[in-house]
Amino acid sequence: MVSERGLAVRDLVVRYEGAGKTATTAVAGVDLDVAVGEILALLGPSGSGKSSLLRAVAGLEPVAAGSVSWDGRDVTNVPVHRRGFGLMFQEGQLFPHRSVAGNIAYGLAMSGVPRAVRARRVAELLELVGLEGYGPRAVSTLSGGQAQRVALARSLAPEPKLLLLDEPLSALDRGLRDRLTAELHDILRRTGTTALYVTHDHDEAFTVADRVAVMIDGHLAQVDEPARLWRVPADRRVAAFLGYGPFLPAETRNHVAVTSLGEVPLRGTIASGTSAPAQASTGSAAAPASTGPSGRVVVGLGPGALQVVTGEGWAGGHDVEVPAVATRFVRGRTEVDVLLPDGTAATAVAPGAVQLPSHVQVRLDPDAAVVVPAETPGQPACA
Ligand SMILES: Nc1ncnc2c1ncn2[C@@H]1O[C@H](COP(=O)(O)OP(=O)(O)OP(=O)(O)O)[C@@H](O)[C@H]1O
Repeated sequence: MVSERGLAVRDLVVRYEGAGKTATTAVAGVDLDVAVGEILALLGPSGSGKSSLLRAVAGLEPVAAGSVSWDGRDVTNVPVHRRGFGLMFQEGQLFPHRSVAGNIAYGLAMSGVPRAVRARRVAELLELVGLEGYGPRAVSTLSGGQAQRVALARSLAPEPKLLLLDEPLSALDRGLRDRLTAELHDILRRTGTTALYVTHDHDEAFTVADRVAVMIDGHLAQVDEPARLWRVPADRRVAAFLGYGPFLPAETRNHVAVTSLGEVPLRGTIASGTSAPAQASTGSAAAPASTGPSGRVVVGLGPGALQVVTGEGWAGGHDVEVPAVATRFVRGRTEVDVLLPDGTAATAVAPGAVQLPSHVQVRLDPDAAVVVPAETPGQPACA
């Protein structure tokens, strides 16, 4: 579906010419829409082309082919400062010789906003980012988290049509990052900001975004709402990137995939047997296959999909007894590395801290597993 309003990226290619004849295609023909008011996270492994795509949308990187439009107007050749887009990077790059207020007001002053209006807007933004009273402070006295809040306030000050954020929290430590991720989500939502948010952090993407676009090797592998992306990954690569694995061989039968450990329901496109795109609304990434060319599927085990059956709980059926190779206590539960009957290494979990024997019984929780085509489109089959 073509969006009438907001950002529309069409068949975009970004290429870097290397020394000699080598060239890297960082973005390999991407289509992407971000609706007005939507927050879209671009998530992918390091080097997958996320920053290159964002920089091309910003106008910071020349495009080799394709187009970038806003509200139906082609801005591909419009210079950065005329696009009306805001930018926020990993290191906020605040002006060191200006106060907090001076940093936030900078864009407003440049566009001739009167002093009194600027002062009101700065006060509003300081409150929005939780830094009331910080206006006169020198930026060199701020902590990393405070500096990023000021950078956010500065980029929101001119009310950009689109805010482009490139790993805005990745220089912060884990705890602070988690807190700021939730705050950022709230601030962007409250201000109705349209945003494209680059991150390699799954939790950040899932917390902040209305939709998540998974980028792999310069292509968008799937664009979907977070819950659907997690429940119905388009293919094995996406599932593996999200953290599913290992993958068990399976056969489909009556809306379920049958594995040696039990059955997992088919969901989404595999269930319907169609090859319609999995992404909702305006995304336009590659369509996931149904069951792939061979019709074969595999079952990806999510975190906690294999449960150790303790005490009297062993019910036979598909529960299997397997050797426990190693155990460790992690965040309130015991994780056990096991070897499944076909030799696949997997991790099972038991609640609490438990002493386990050398062999344990494990059970598959079908809700924590996904069924995906055995082959990723364009890639050879792997069992
Ligand atoms: N200025 C450049 N010159 C040459 N190659 C580049 C340049 N910038 C990026 N690349 C290459 O383009 C590819 C995509 O890089 P990009 O930075 O867009 O990926 P990314 O997904 O944002 O990675 P990360 O999460 O590590 O920042 C990589 O192979 C990278 O080495």
